[in-house]
Amino acid sequence: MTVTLTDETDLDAHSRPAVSVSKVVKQFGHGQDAVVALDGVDLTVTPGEFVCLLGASGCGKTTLLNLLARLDQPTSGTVTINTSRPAVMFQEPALMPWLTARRNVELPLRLAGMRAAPRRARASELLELVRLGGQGDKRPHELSGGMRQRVALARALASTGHAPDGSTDGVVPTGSAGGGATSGTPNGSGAPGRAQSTAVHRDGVRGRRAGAAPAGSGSGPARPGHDAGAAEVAAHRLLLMDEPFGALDAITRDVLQAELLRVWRATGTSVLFVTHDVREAVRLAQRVVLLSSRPGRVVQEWSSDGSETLVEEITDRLREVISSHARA
Ligand SMILES: Nc1ncnc2c1ncn2[C@@H]1O[C@H](COP(=O)(O)OP(=O)(O)OP(=O)(O)O)[C@@H](O)[C@H]1O
Repeated sequence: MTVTLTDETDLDAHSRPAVSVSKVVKQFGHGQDAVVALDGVDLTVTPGEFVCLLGASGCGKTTLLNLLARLDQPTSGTVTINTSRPAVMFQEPALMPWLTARRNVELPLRLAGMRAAPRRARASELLELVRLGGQGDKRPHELSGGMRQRVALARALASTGHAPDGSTDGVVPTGSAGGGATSGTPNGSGAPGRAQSTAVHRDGVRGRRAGAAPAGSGSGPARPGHDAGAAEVAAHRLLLMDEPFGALDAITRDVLQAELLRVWRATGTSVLFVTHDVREAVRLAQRVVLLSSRPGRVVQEWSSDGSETLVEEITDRLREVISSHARA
């Protein structure tokens, strides 16, 4: 298995996708016990784009996110990230219980080697951004579930500060950040490679391609309205979210969805958000990508206009995908 830096570092980061997944296959195990979780997935996320990945349970959403986060490697195909090291947010906030909210947010900055004064200033800024400015000295057990997820969001944003060109968002580069490509076999040495599959069928995006729209323009539920300076840095950032609001009650979830959109608009970070919930996907995303039931591959994608009609259309398609899998 090889991990190589992208050879496109001389190109303008804005002209390249934040994420590019090409013909990715992921197989767990071998022989009779083999599970093919992903089979020929192609996906791109443009800088600053908000994409929701939707699919039935077990279709490989988390597997794909893990590949993007470099927690695992593809069996074959290529995963290219042209951003700083992606930040990952899960259903559980996974905060350090002995640290205050502020210290939790500071942690990735400390690990990146940032000095104390700018680290504290950055943590304060991020806590303000998630509306927890007055709660920085509290420990996780003193916060509600929704507040803990906000701390996790601030911490995730703190850990996306590296830019691939070596510039920083107040963070001292450690040399480990990075844009790069992870390739599966044939170059790799991991699980035996299945033949690379090109069996990706897309019915096509309805309307304009959401990711192609300039920030702050177009229709849809939300568009980033960040300033040019913020956009310059944020174009290098990537946030991977795996059902981050799945464990919250409906009201808190609703509030946090709005908060996430506000933070996304303010920072212009590229977001890939995994959910089971069609309504959540349509509300949040510029583009909704539907994966087939296992093995996962992209079956259809929609440019989101945030409408109830679209929720119904995607729900119908999801039902079709699930029932055709059940019949197979
Ligand atoms: N480490 C592993 N070893 C073996 N099989 C695995 C492993 N990780 C995932 N799988 C299998 O790969 C398939 C895809 O799993 P994954 O967790 O990516 O699905 P998912 O779409 O995120 O599911 P859910 O929506 O229920 O969280 C499942 O059949 C799962 O059992």
